[in-house]
Amino acid sequence: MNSVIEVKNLYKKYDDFALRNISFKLQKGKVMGFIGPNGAGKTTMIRLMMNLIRKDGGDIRLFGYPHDKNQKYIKNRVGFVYDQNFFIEELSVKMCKAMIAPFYDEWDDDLFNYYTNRFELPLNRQIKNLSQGMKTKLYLAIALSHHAQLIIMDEPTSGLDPVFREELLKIIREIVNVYNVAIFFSTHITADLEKIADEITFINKGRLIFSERTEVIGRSFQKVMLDHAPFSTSDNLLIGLHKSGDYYTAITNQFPLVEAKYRPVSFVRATLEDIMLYHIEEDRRCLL
Ligand SMILES: Nc1ncnc2c1ncn2[C@@H]1O[C@H](COP(=O)(O)OP(=O)(O)OP(=O)(O)O)[C@@H](O)[C@H]1O
Repeated sequence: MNSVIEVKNLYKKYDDFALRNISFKLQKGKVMGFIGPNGAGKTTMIRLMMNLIRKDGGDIRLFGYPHDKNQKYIKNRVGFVYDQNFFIEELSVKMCKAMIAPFYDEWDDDLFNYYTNRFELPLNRQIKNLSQGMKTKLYLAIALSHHAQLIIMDEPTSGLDPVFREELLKIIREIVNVYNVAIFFSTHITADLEKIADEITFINKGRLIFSERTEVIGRSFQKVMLDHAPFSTSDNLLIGLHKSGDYYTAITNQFPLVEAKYRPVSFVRATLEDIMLYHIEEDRRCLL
């Protein structure tokens, strides 16, 4: 099956930061959560995909085409939901629509009316008077009205209250089910992703930690607690090992080996947040 997004060995260098060797794929009808702490390189990755900045190496393909060629084809099929405002603040929602619609070959006014109604977006309200949540809904209504097949969202839930976050996640799942679109969703709120993401791509300090199906990640990682300091950690079985109260805790994706070597070991299923935090801890420890 053709990938909607295919990123291979991507490289981008800034003075003090580099995205290195980033590779992942996203298929139609799937939601990918793109996670990493502040400064990991998430926005840089999204800007590269959207062709807003230039890569220094590697390959990005959208719908099978190099992302910086076939621009009209790609722009028609990609919807972008950003956490900052792209619109002229003085315009009303209706005026915004009138400006944007002609840029898309398959603009559908009936769908726009349906979604603005469904999302309770007041057509005559100026953009500057919309809440952050309403702006996010407007971006989504626009993406859906031009029949985007890929929706890229940069931190869409940051700055939203929990009730609206929940509603947005429901809308995302519905869009995927009804239109079979692919959604690429960057966030550092991992709890959101456990509910809706089919796949997770995790980066830290510009490096890919993993890109994997959520259910596989859920099955692979355990959080372990030892009541004694491990005699050696050179086997790399324990990720992010540190002392917490009376215990040493870490995560592992090789639990049978850890149990055989370090017993007695207690364990619980690692959440996505654990997996992210312990990998960050491991990176920090390796730098010491
Ligand atoms: N135009 C630029 N010039 C130089 N460095 C940059 C530029 N844009 C981003 N960076 C650096 O790249 C790194 C990654 O930034 P980026 O915004 O991609 O991270 P992020 O994962 O999106 O973080 P956050 O969650 O805080 O938004 C940071 O160290 C940032 O300072």
